[in-house]
Amino acid sequence: MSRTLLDKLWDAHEIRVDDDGTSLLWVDRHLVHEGSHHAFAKLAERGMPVARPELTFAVADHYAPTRGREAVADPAIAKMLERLERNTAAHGIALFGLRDPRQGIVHVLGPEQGLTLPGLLVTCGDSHTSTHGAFGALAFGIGATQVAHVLATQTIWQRRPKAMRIRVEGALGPGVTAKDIALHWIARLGTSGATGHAVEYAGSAVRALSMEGRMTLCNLSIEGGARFGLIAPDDTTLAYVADRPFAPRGAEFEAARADWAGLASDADARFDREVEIDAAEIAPTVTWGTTPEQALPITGRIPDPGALDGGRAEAARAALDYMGLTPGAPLEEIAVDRVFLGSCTNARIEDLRAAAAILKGRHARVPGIVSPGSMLVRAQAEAEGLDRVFTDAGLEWVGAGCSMCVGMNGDTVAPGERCASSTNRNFRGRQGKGARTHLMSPVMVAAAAVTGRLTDARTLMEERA
Ligand SMILES: CC(C)[C@H](C(=O)O)[C@@H](O)C(=O)O
Ligand code: SF4
Repeated sequence: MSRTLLDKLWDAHEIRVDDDGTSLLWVDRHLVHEGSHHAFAKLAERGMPVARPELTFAVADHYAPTRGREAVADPAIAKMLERLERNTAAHGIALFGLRDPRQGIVHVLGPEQGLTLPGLLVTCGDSHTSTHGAFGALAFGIGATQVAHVLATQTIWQRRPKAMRIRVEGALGPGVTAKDIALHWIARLGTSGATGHAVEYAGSAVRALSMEGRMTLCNLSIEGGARFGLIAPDDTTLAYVADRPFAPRGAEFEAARADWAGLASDADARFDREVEIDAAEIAPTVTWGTTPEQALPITGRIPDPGALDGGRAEAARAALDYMGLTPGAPLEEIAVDRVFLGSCTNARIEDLRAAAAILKGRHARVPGIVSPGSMLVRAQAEAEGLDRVFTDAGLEWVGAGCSMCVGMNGDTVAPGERCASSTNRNFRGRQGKGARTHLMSPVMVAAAAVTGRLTDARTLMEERA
């Protein structure tokens, strides 16, 4: 029988199926961050060891200070970091800690280190674990109780999701990126548009994306309701994976490559749902509201809630009130107070290069910080001189971590301030109490920095050409 990529990955990891249809799955890689302390405490309560510490990898990211790392000033943050150190040391788990030159956001670091590989099952107590599906891995976020279960057993109970395919065909226009594909489909289908499904991304526009772009796309799957994003591995994937520190080498790599070749949906595989998108129709997209589905092409205007249907009208009214925006105003006229370039969505080397290309030789009208996704991305960017482009423009170049994406490390947007952000969530208060977030791609963040308002990056690109 023909199978989808999801079926193949699921079947390869299924140990048994319960009477209620839930599957027990083997976990190849378990990634943990500071939030894992609840799970470690559960283990301690019952005096249980970690079943497979060598398959567990820990990262300091959510609370990682982006400045002053030598001596962490905030005692609450220091405590979170120390807990992670203590728990991982007690169980013999490898830790990419604050002072490790490889430290970074878990969803940037995993792939970068070659911990994430095609065909593996990857879990992490974090909703954006869908990112790793870009490699053709079965990757999903789990809750605190499930983290304890994986630590104790290296397995996870999970219900098989339905299979959905989003095909993006054709070529993306200049200045249009993977982030725009994601915001576009979420705006079209809604934040629960893919609930209960694993989304496999396919089509020529997806094949043409770099691994960085594919990770951005899979990262945002969860914002459209899907806990799983998937892309079949191909030559782009192999080229990225080869020679990564934890990736197989030599004969083992060749054997793996042969296995990975089968990781694609069969030509006649049936999906529960199929969506087609024409790449040429996607514009640089920005959010205007407080959920990722409240997004529009930058050339648009703030919608009139009166013109929307019932539930959406009310949500739009509330969002515009919080965001301090008026219906009918052109998006390009919205002034921002600051910019943030960072997060597991868009802080990889390619993202920084794209933003730097806009900022080179220009000045930012508003303050902002650039936080690379990992310290290795940071080092690479510095080797390429990108840090100078950012600092010459007037932006602050800081260390790696979740930073202003969620503000847990103290990097926040002030109440009422408006931020152009390369992150994935624009919820109320996400970047700080009363903070107003507009989600967009790195090039669009750079363009907003240059003009001090939401800006179509394509106009700045044309000026250059
Ligand atoms: C804090 C963490 C568990 C959370 C998540 O699950 O995604 C965070 O990373 C986020 O992006 O909101
Ligand atoms: S960068 Fe943001 S979205 Fe990503 S894991 Fe950290 S807090 Fe979550």
